[in-house]
Amino acid sequence: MEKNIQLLKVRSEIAAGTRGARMGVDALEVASILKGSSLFASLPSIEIKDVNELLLKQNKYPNAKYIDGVATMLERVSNGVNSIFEEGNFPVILAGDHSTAAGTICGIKKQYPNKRIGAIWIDAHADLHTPYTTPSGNMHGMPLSMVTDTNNLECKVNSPSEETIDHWNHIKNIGVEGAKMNLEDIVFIAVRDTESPEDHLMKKHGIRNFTVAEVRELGTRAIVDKVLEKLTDCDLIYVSFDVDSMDSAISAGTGTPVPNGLSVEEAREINQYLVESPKVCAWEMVEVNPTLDRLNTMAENAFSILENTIDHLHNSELV
Ligand SMILES: NC(=[NH2+])NCCC[C@H](N)C(=O)O
Repeated sequence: MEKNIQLLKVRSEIAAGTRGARMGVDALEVASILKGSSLFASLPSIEIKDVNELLLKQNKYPNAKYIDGVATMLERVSNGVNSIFEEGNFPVILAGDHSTAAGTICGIKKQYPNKRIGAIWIDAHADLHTPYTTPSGNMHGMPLSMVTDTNNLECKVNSPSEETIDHWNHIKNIGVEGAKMNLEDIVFIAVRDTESPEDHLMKKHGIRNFTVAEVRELGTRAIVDKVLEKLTDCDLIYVSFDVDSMDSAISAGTGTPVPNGLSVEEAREINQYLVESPKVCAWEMVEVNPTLDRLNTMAENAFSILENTIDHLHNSELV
């Protein structure tokens, strides 16, 4: 049966440390137009209203910047994803900073409260910080803690304000109350820039990271088989593709680029093989930032991956 894909466009950038990720969706659309593709015209889409105007004001929460706005965005994204499921469609989310991926997971859990959800996080970063451990205060480094009800107090280095903690606790109850998934049901691909509080959680919960070296040694097909094998006990799988999983030499067009990443071809194949799994229930691409780029290179590469992923989603079976 064919999947009815619906796009969710999220132009939020309040949780990134650099400005410009709000334009990622537009940069992808520009890449599409220049390529002569009809992808954006052919798929129905919903736009989530952003709160980027908060950036014009002073941030009040040093350990969780603009956390009040992040909570608003997560509610909106959760409801948006949920409404796509309600219509019987498959959500493909195009977002700015990676924090809103927590909202996606909240929306999945709201729709499927009794299903066990796994997440495949293709990223240079583990995004497992909390207001208690973050080195930057940037909340795009925290989505996986938001959805797993993690504080990681064992590694506490910051003392967030009471108001920050109130917002943090509120965020953890969006969609449904408490954890949407287990830390054990996360699998990383290409993570290579972590801090020690994140390493601690990965070790404690046995979170597997398939490194770029392993991708090269075993090949993309074998890696995808191993990733899916790790999540055999999960009923549904969400794939989150941060473009900074790709090598920083490919383009400067993302907020936190890291060397020694995936090639465009490797990223394309990994996403293609992943979405062929019938358990995959949502796919997301984040962190394209054309203001840091030259000649829209990142968006052009990212668009080629988006196009290919959507082609293969159309061909895969529904659960
Ligand atoms: N989604 C991202 N680009 N995350 C980058 C996080 C970087 C760093 N670990 C931090 O917390 O500040």
